[in-house]
Amino acid sequence: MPAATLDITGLTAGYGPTRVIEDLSLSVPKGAKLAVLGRNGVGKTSLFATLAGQTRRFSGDIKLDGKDITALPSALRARAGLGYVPQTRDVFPTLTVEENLFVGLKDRPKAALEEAYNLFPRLKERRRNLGSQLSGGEQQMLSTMRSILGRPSVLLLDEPLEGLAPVICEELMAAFTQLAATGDMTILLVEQRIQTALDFADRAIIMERGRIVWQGLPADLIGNPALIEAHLGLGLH
Ligand SMILES: Nc1ncnc2c1ncn2[C@@H]1O[C@H](COP(=O)(O)OP(=O)(O)OP(=O)(O)O)[C@@H](O)[C@H]1O
Repeated sequence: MPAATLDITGLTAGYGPTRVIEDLSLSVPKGAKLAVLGRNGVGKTSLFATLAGQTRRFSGDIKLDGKDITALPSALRARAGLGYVPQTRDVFPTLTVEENLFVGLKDRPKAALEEAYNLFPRLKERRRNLGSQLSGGEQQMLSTMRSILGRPSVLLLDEPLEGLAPVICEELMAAFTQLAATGDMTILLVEQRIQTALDFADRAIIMERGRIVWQGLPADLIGNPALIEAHLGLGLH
């Protein structure tokens, strides 16, 4: 599946009676790399979970390449091209690496696993290890790869670097950059390390209390420390 545009219009969503995404609209062009920034608790994860169909939606719609996916349950959104790699790292602990990847393969031939191994050779070395025996970084690679095997046209990466050693972070970011360079995916990245996110991205949004309060180019943000201080509360890091 080639990269798709993502269009969100007037999205309001939350949990039970609580609304945490408020009338949010956003257009992400085909093949873009979007950094989703914001302080803790502003709704970044909830936005991704809403796109993936895992929260309560009150109003608004979501389109992939113009096709309305709002009414689809999670599994069908994935089939329509939405790949979601949650912050929790979705790894089956009692399955081996290869068995975990089989789940992501769905009806694709087994040979497609080589794609996974090319991007993350470390996973090939560990293919007979159980999910529970992997390091945090390896679990992140596996979780990401499972999603990518489904060939999503839009990929949502929620804090993939959280808690990982710098050398593993670099390895992961290099893999994401390589993926983006294929032009086959539109990528949305939530990342607390602003500089890392902006080095990767070609556009950025800042969220506050469930809304987008700024959007623009990474260079505009890097060149504006007052803006970073006002919305993110920290300098570049
Ligand atoms: N499952 C849930 N049930 C109820 N409220 C939730 C749930 N998950 C998140 N929230 C609330 O929704 C709001 C947004 O949280 P969310 O995790 O989306 O923010 P975030 O920007 O991703 O934060 P962080 O950077 O800390 O991951 C918070 O007030 C949070 O307490």
